[in-house]
Amino acid sequence: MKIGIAADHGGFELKEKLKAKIQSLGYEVTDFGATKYDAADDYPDFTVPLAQAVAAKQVDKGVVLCGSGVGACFTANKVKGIRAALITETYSAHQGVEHDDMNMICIGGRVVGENLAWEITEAFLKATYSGEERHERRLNKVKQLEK
Ligand SMILES: O=C(CO)[C@H](O)[C@H](O)[C@H](O)COP(=O)(O)O
Repeated sequence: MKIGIAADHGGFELKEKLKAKIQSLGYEVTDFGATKYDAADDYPDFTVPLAQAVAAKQVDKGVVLCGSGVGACFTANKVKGIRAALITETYSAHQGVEHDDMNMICIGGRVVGENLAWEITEAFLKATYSGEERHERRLNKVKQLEK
């Protein structure tokens, strides 16, 4: 499975740690930046290319970080085909995929510690969409909004 990851300065340090852990599980990781810590960088510059790659299925899932995760989350959701959520615990990290086919998670690098961030990321990566009829029905109603 191919995973994309991105962060601004607010999530840069945690991105580097998560990237190494994701790679250690055998996933192929594409890093959409930032490539270095720069306190003047802007989260849309990294979030949008990652979200576009997820929407185009160039990568299977995306993990994006900023300081709170908020800006990255609403930015990602403006890209058609993205179902991103700000995640702070593991239940939503897997149920969001199993029920809602969530294809990106957003994490606050200034909010969530490294260990929890990794548990969240691992739960997200290992989860699969169930495709059950009630979830398909609901998702189709959401997808209508993109037309
Ligand atoms: O948290 C964020 C957006 O929701 C981002 O990390 C922002 O860039 C954050 O506002 C950064 O704040 P800073 O004072 O510019 O470091």
